[in-house]
Amino acid sequence: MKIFSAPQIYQADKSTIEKQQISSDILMERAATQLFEWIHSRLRGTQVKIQLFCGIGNNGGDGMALARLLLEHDYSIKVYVVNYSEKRSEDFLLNLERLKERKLWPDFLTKESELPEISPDDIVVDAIFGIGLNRPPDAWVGRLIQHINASRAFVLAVDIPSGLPSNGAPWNPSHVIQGSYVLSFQVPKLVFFLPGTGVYINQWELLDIGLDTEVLQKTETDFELIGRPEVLPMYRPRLKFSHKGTYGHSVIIGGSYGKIGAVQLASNACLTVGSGLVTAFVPKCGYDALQTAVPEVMVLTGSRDKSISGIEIPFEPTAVGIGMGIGMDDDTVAAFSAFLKEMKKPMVIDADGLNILAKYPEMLEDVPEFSILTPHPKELERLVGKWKDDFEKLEKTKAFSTKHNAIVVIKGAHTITVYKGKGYVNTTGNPGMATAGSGDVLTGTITGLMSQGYLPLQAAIFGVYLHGLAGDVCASKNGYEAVKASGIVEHIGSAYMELLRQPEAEKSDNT
Ligand SMILES: NC(=O)C1=CN([C@@H]2O[C@H](COP(=O)(O)OP(=O)(O)OC[C@H]3O[C@@H](n4cnc5c(N)ncnc54)[C@H](O)[C@@H]3O)[C@@H](O)[C@H]2O)[C@@H](O)CC1
Ligand SMILES: [K+]
Repeated sequence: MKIFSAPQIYQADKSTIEKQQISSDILMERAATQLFEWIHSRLRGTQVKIQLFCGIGNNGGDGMALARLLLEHDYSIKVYVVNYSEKRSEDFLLNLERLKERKLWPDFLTKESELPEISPDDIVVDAIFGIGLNRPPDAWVGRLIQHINASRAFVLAVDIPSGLPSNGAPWNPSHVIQGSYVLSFQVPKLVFFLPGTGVYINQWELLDIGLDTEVLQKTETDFELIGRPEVLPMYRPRLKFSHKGTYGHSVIIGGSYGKIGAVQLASNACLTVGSGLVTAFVPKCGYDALQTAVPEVMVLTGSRDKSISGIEIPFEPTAVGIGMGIGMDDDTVAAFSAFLKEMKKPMVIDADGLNILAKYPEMLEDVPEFSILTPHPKELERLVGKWKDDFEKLEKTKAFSTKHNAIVVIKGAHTITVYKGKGYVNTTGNPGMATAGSGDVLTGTITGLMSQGYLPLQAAIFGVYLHGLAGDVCASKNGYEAVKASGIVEHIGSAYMELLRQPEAEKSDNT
């Protein structure tokens, strides 16, 4: 699903109005009707007090129109206009009039007004600012937002939580509606998925306001949300007349004394995701452990006991994953550098492999094109430099990806795979996966997909999704705390099955 920027949303609104030959208030009425139906289907007339805080733009207009629909269905409502500017939008004014025609006069809140009483049992509708917010809210509006947050009432935010800009970090973190349930129109907003801004949101849901489908399809966006519908077409089915050679021979290179487990996790994941053959290359100290832990994996060792000082693979690997637990000894760095020069195929580089690249940036020249780098935030910072917020981080990563023609997987709650100017935002995964070794599993997963013929960008996007789904299945059985990296590997098979499962509705249609 595409993630539109605010200007793209305004453009889609405009084109829809032209193509469907409707007036803009019809679009607002659709938005309000969707909001109303969402609320009405849950409350079914329950007399809970609903307090609506409406700004003076179109977000406020949505709130006004919603208030009218709630009033017509006899809900107990209280409407406030948060009068932060005299520049009221036409559709706001229209809906204010419609409300007055029904004998409801909202309270106008200004700098001088007392803060209204809000009980924890009330429902608050936040329609103060939408995607039009482009400067810090006035201090008194900020205080009102803080007051709403402190009320502990259930807050429904219209389109986007007020105080949160759609294209950057908030100016004042306490002047943002927090923990709300966001009902967003038509398309998700990027801020919902970034660590610095996603924290303001409890849950979000999309409401379809009938924007023109052709415009939605044709608009090229910088970000895409990756869910099951996006991932399913990438799946490469296993062929009946195939053999292990069909699915490639992966090589996982890494490990040092005390960190052999990283290679074990990566090679096990690589095998489990479907690589035909897997060979691990480790220092000698890892030999017995690996042969015992994963009998299906073949093991090659270097000449040293505790670290890698030279990498020799006596065959042409189909795919390579390198870096987990490898350390940064001078000899290891030299071996890594020589291997980069030798390899011409894209590979997956993780952990200390990334730290070596950050320390010796000249080595980036030798990284094969289309290689996949899988940094966590600290590793990314070492590669691209510090950033002031998530948006700058993404810009820097895009520039890095373009310069080196590499795919960068920024790991996090919503892992984002960046290739050149585009970011793919993952939707699977859970906080249980913030645990030792889960990155090693991801590296093995992506390597194993590449060995089966997935192109690098697809392998990264599909692998991140599948890895997150395996973590979700694991958490559903064990709870978040007990998710371990080895548990994620164990659930890769269930994740495939979950991905390929025919939805119930389709099944019953066909029978
Ligand atoms: N046709 C459309 O564009 C539709 C828009 N809809 C709603 O319209 C919203 C966008 O509406 P608007 O563009 O009117 O903008 P908002 O309602 O988000 O903001 C109101 C206006 O206040 C001004 N402003 C921005 N920051 C301010 C600040 N800190 N202090 C004071 N004034 C400030 C801006 O000029 C902005 O246009 C969406 O989020 C959505 O809720 C929906 O009705 C669906 C259709
Ligand atoms: K809002």
